[in-house]
Amino acid sequence: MHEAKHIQNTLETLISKKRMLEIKDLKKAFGDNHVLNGFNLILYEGENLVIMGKSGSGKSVMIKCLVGLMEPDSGSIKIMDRNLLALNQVELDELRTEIGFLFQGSALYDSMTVRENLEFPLRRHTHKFGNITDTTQLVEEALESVGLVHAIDLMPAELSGGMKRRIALARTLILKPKIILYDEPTSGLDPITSKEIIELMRNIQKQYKTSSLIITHDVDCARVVSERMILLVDGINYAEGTFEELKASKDEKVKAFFK
Ligand SMILES: Nc1ncnc2c1ncn2[C@@H]1O[C@H](COP(=O)(O)OP(=O)(O)OP(=O)(O)O)[C@@H](O)[C@H]1O
Repeated sequence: MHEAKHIQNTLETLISKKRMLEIKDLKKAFGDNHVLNGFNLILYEGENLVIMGKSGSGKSVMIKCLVGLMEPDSGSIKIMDRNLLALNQVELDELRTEIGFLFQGSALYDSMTVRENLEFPLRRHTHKFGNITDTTQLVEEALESVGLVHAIDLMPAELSGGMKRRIALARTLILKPKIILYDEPTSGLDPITSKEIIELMRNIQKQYKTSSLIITHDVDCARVVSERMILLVDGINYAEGTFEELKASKDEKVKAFFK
């Protein structure tokens, strides 16, 4: 057992909260490459949980298992008390509307305006929203939360990198997800734009009462957005705790993240 693991005082405040997502003993290997060796994670309601791991540590593999794009060798994944690996395609599609994704590649459709990009998920998920004839209010509300109502009629080519990421986030928010998965939300952005995105993530957590899993290399992002962090090392949840708790660790593998 590593010293930073199972930090008591953090857990005590979280233990009574609802579990939005739970990964137990997840294993995945590619031939001899044992990427996940029994990874565990609990995301509690309302929290921002940051996962840090160095390049190649298996963060993307974990996310792919989580969204049903990859099948783990063993282990279980529960999302809002539903066993992900036992769901059929229809059930999986329904569950996906409860989960928002902001991935590095979550590109906008270049041939559509911002408004059309935001309308797109509403039309795809009619089982959640029905056939909405007037989407304007929902589109404006989502754009408002990312501070970009004025961009409603622009084309993606007219947006900066930071604006595109905000619009991609608005497109996720329009479905009112309970859980948001962020994969490297600040990658490729300059420091000022990164800061704006980080602030926005905090605001969204408050406004939409979402629970978020955030994968990042960005120590600043982790410090500002996380209630709790998990360090993924050697395929396991090597260390868990608040940013300050982990930063104070004497464990060499933990210290390496904060250099
Ligand atoms: N489909 C696949 N087939 C074979 N090996 C794979 C496959 N997907 C991932 N891997 C291997 O799994 C390991 C973990 O990869 P993964 O992409 O999850 O890392 P990561 O932590 O997301 O890295 P980064 O921060 O660089 O994105 C790597 O060794 C990678 O080569």
